Formats: sequence, C-alpha cells, structure tokens
Amino acid sequence: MTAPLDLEYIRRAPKVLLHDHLDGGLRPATVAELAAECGYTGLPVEAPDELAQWFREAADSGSLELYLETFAHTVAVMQTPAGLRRVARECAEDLAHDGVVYAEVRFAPEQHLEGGLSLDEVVDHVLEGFLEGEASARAAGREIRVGCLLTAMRHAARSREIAELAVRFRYRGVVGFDIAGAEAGYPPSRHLDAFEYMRNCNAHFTIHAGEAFGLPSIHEAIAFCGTDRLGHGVRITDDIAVGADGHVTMGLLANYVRDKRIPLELCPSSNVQTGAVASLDDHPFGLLARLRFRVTVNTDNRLMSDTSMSREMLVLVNTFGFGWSDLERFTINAMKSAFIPFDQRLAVIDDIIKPGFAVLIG
Ligand SMILES: O=c1[nH]cnc2c1ncn2[C@@H]1O[C@H](CO)[C@@H](O)[C@H]1O
Ligand SMILES: [Zn+2]
Repeated sequence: MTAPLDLEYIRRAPKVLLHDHLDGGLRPATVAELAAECGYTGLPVEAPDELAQWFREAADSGSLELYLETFAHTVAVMQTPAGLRRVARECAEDLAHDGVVYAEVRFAPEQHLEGGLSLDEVVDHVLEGFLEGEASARAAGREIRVGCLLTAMRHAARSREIAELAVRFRYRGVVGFDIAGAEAGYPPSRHLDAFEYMRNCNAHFTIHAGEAFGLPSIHEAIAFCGTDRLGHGVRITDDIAVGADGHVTMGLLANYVRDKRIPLELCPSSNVQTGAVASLDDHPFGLLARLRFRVTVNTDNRLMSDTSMSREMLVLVNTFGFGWSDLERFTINAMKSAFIPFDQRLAVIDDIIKPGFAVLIG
C-alpha cells in the first residue's frame, strides 16, 4: 500500500541534501546558549522561541542583502573550537533525525577567524563535529554521511586561498568548493583564479548563481568558470518562455543547462524570502521538473526559513502535486550530482534510496 504523502512519512524517506549552510542551520536554543557562553551581547532577542521567530521574520526581507544580514548573529557564536564543533555535530544530528542520508553542508571558513583560529583549525573543528554527529546519529539508529563544502565570500578576495584549503582537506571530509554572498555586483568571473585552480586539481565546485541576479551570472558560472552545479539557478527561467497555450520556448542557455544535465540546487522557501521568486505558487520548480531539468530539493538555511528537508519536500508536494516517484526522482537527481566518487553515489542510490522509497511507494 502507498504511504500517505504527509510530513511524517516524508521524514521516513531517505533524502539527499546538497545545499545547506552550516551557519544558517543552528538550533535557536544553541544560538542563545553559545551567545551566553562566548559573551556575545548582540542578539536581538534571547529566548529560543523568540529567536526562531526573529530569524524567520528578519530573513523574510525580499532582498538577498537584508536576508544575509541575519548571519551576523550565527557567525558571531561560531568563533571558538567548542562552538564550531557543537554546531556541526547538531547539524549532522538534525539532518539525520529528519531522514537525510547524505548531505553536503557548506560554510565560509574566513568568517570564523575572530577568535584567533587559523583557517585549517576552523575546518578541523567543523569536520570533527560532523564526525561526532554522524556517530551519535548512528547510535540513535540513523545513518548519515556528511560531506563538507568550503565557501568563499564573493565580496572578499580570499577565494583562491579557500579553494586551496578545500583541496588540502579533500581526503578528510571536504568534497568541494563554492562561492556565496551578495550576487549583484560580484560576478563569478571575479573568482576565476579559484575555479581554475579547482579544475586543475580535478576537484568539484558549485557556484551560487541565478538567485539575486539573472542569466549573465549563470552564463559566467558555466561558460567562464566551469561550475559542476548551480546554487539556486532559479533565474534560468528568464531564458524560458511559456506561451498562453502552454507551448514552451527555451533559449540557448536554458537548453545547455538541460542538455548537460547541470544540477539545479533549488531552495523553495529561501527563494521566496530573498525575493528571487514572488511566492511558492510562482516558484519555477514545477516547470523545471516538468521540463526534466536536473532539479534537486534543498533547504539553504533551515534556521532562517524555519524549515527542514522534509518540509521543503512537503511544500513542493502541496504546491505542485508531486507524488512519491517524483520525490524519489529528485532524490536520485541529487545523489547523482553529489561530489563524492561515482561508485559511492551509486551505492547510496541502489542500497539506500531505491529500497527506502520502495517501502513507501508500496
Ligand atoms: O542563499 C544564499 N545566497 C547567497 N549567500 C548565502 C545564501 N545563504 C547563505 N549565504 C551566505 O553564505 C555564507 C556561508 O555559509 C553565509 O554566512 C551567508 O553569508
Ligand atoms: Zn545558499
């Protein structure tokens, strides 16, 4: 018998998450406790439930720049070894508890140096925290593997250094590289040097592109930088026209993205909060899925959007009428697009995802 498509059963499905920011996923109580521990007095409110509400409302800004301002508070409490480890451990635990079996979690090491740690030390503590979280999830009967992506901030000038850091840690849990931050005014090609270095090392990367800025950003990310995946990429719809009769016309760039199976890391709730799309009903996820782009479902920032991987899936089910086989397809899309070796991706698909969905589909 087919399982009901509700939150409880979606949480049981084996899920894959490619786009989740470590500093956007703290538990509200952890923000409050770490602030007290490290003497950070800048929090707007202190009770965990008020903090949860504050983050959601402040992030609900309609602009990426304002949305990003909320990260000042989470980054502020992630400056010590204990803080970094705890946040990473809880991240792995929370994702596992939600039924995520493979995740790539990203953060920007350059934002965690205020307590005097080196870039290498910051990465060490976060990776240690992920391992602890994987172990405690396993003890609770949940298997998860967390890979780490190192992000460089696009307004800064450390991307080459962060790319080198990612390669230095490639055998210790870092699986790729990314750039994030305000998009308008900071095109991907500004960081060409970092991407060329990654390519020269046969290493993987994704680029936040096509979120707050449109087609030129996506084009640069692909044609100049050679990105493996697109962080968001929702604005690819600027190159897709749907006529009144439903006839679809796609431009060269949209065709290229689809032909090359370039994965789109779509983040429905986040896209509404930053104003990349007007509402969930207007989100192009449904159109892009129907046109068979390689779409994946992601959380972006669980704290700012008060969401989880299961909730993002439920939102899509409710908005577009997707069924279990669609959710399985999006999950397999994500696993195919992960930055771990091919044989390992295949093993997750064959041994975990397909059997897990088979039980639900009945
Ligand atoms: O959706 C997004 N678009 C662009 N940048 C983002 C987004 N979410 C988070 N960050 C930025 O990435 C940094 C490292 O994790 C965060 O501190 C935030 O500034
Ligand atoms: Zn993001």
